[in-house]
Amino acid sequence: MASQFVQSLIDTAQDILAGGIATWRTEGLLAWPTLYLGLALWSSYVSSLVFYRLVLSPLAGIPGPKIAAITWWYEIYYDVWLGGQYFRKIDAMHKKYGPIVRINPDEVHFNDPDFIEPLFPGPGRKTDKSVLTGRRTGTPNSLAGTVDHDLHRKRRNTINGFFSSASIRRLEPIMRQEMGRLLQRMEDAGKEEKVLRFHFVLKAAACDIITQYAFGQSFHFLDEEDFASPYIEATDAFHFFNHAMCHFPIVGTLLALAPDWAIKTFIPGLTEMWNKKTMWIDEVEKIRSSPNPDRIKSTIFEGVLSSKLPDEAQLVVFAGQGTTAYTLSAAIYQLLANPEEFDKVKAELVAALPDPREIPSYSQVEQLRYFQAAIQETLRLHPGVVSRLPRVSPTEPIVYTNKRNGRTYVIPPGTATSMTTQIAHTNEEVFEDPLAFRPQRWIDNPRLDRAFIRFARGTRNCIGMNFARQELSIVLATIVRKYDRYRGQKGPTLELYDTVRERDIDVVRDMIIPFPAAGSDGLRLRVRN
Ligand code: HEM
Repeated sequence: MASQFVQSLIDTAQDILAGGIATWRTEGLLAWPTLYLGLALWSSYVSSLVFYRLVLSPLAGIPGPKIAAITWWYEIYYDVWLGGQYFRKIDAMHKKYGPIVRINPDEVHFNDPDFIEPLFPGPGRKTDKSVLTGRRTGTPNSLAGTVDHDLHRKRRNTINGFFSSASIRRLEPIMRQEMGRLLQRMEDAGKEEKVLRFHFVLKAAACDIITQYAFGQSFHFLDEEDFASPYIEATDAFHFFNHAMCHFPIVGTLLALAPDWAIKTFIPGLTEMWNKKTMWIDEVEKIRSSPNPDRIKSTIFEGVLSSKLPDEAQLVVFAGQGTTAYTLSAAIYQLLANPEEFDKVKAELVAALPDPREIPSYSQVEQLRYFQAAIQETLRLHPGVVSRLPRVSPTEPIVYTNKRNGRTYVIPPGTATSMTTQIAHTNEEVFEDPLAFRPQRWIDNPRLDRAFIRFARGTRNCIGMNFARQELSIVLATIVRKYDRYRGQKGPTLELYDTVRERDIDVVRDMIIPFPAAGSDGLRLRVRN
């Protein structure tokens, strides 16, 4: 019976083949048999791939939705089509499947504070970056995009000194100058009790600070009437390409190769950013070819190769502007929305800085306990980088034991493993009432730090960490020292204007840096003198 069935299958296949060959002979290759053959080959390829990914792959036993294990299109749907929504889906996966989940065919994501160290190791173990990071940021030739561990170490060493504590001392006079300008602009707005879109104000300040520090020349955005909002909107628009560049490399290649006129004609939203990009690369080339060795020593690009310059320059400007400005917006919002917290921070600043117009040095505010706890709590809830942080162990397997059920998983070398700050920082097992803004939790329990990855960890952590801490502290202290929260009284005050946390402050979209809801105006403040 069975052999008859097999024989009839073979006969049918032979008939189809004979019919196909006859058709090809009479009608040529552009005929129905070619289409059928193509479909047959394609479906056997797809079914073998599905079988491999679900059954044979070394990641097959890792919990997670089958659809995510089968195809990248699941992630693409959430990140490219819905616009930066996969981080929420990953959070939901952890709630359903536990601390280890397979989030796409080739990547495993963790939500376990005890597994941070093994995932982000120090120099004792090699750590490659996933190729996707460089593609996603649009800067594959930058430090952050460098895949290979050894190459990364070499490149990082060339600019390490520039971000060292000693070098960061150069930041203070820059901060003083820029804060003077910021206070002046706020005072001007206060004369007419204007509402400022503070998102732009803080980004303008952050851009001026980082460009002065890195290029030796500020953009002077704080001097512009509209706080250079067209440029800032253009950099925001660039972030909308992040996920598409990651999944469809052709998008990044086209953006990188397109002549300026094409960008300006077809994607006018990017024009302002492209103008500045050309300008800063020209400037840095001028500095590098300067006969005065001190000029180059005062810029970040002393050790950077010309060919890598555009990417490195873009990375530093982007990393230095979007991250700190976002965290600062969130800090000001949280303090104004939580009057008791504002009053505690203010009292501490008043005691430490007698003159309300004083622009503090870092050493004056570095040790203020409650003030620093408020910054820490803001970095927890609003960390500045929301995109997941993939790492690849090139030679050693990653071994993970799930404490809940005792199961051990061996992830082979070469696999991307990742964590996401936003998810780690709102883990209910570590942070009680995780969405509440409570600086006191850091004072009550400094051990919470073990679950904190706001600047990542290990060899690939944030090189601008000291810079960011200093900038966050000085800007926030300067503003809160001078301005009080508005309660109907006279004197310099700030009042939230139509700002809703869920819409305007919380991360709603992951564009590497956090983005609020579409159409949001971000933090808006009414300023009074
Ligand atoms: C609130 C402020 C900031 C936060 C939360 C933050 C966070 C991070 C994180 C999580 C990474 C690792 C990214 C990855 O794994 O792909 C990173 C890398 C990096 N950050 Fe920051 N950052 C901040 C401010 C800054 C500033 C102000 C600068 C420059 C002045 C900077 C420069 C960089 C650079 C160059 C890298 C790449 C380092 C490498 O790959 O070796 N960051 N940052």
